[in-house]
Amino acid sequence: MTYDTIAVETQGRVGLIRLNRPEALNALNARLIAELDDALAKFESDDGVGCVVLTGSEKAFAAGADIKEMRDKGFVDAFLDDFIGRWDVVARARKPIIAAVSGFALGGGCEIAMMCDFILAADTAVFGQPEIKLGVIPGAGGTQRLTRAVGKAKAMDLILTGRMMGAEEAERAGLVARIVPAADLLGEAIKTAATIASMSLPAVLMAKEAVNRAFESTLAEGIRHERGLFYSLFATGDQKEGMSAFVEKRKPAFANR
Ligand SMILES: CC(C)=CC(=O)SCCNC(=O)CCNC(=O)[C@H](O)C(C)(C)COP(=O)(O)OP(=O)(O)OC[C@H]1O[C@@H](n2cnc3c(N)ncnc32)[C@H](O)[C@@H]1OP(=O)(O)O
Repeated sequence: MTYDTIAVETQGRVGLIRLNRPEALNALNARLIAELDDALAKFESDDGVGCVVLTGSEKAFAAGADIKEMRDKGFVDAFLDDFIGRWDVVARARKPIIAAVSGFALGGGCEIAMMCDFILAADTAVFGQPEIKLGVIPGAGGTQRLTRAVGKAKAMDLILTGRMMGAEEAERAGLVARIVPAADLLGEAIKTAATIASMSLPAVLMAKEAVNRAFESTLAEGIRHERGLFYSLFATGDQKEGMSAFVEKRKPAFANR
């Protein structure tokens, strides 16, 4: 597939996807989502990639679903086509994805960022779910993921008023893992992704799976799941390598097996 609306590259073991529709502030249209789906699927099946960074431009991570594309849809078109269902590709990825957010992350842009495993924000980042101003509500998980991230009070405030919040408020609220100066954002995201990609891939995938289970299960079930994954890692060579490297005071060389 040739990419018109995203740019894709690898840097070492890091897969980098840049949303690239500057004329529309990276508004998420069907073409962009299809390309994102394709690029993520390739990184998922590429043994040389251990972590992915998803980013936009300095001005916008993404200003939401493409309003011009959505405006004329009727209920039956939207329901039968289930166009938002295709966005789940980001949430379904097994490899970790870091959202590197600069500028606007609004509506579907905020929702895509929240589907990633964590958000690194530039000090210029602005988050919001302004769908209410368009006569609709968030449709790509915003009412659920934002509420889990920031709690009911702030989620209601943001979703019912459609107001935007800056990076500092987003970090205080727990939406954002870390804020970095805008000029350093991509470098820091790639460095963080490279660190993750240097770990044992089975351990990374299981860590991601275990953390995500915390949102879908009781504490007791989550802990049982974690324990099973933890013991299963003792079947990997990487567990022997990681622990031997510690004892022998050297850097581990993981084989991802
Ligand atoms: C996922 C689901 C279910 C829903 C959604 O995501 S609904 C969309 C939610 N997002 C929004 O409502 C944000 C819409 N955009 C804005 O409010 C503004 O563009 C802004 C505040 C992000 C930036 O304002 P600014 O004045 O700096 O820039 P503009 O002139 O407004 O935009 C530049 C250029 O981009 C087009 N644009 C921006 N956002 C979208 C969008 N979401 N869909 C389609 N096109 C978008 C904007 O129309 C303009 O292009 P033109 O000059 O050609 O009209």
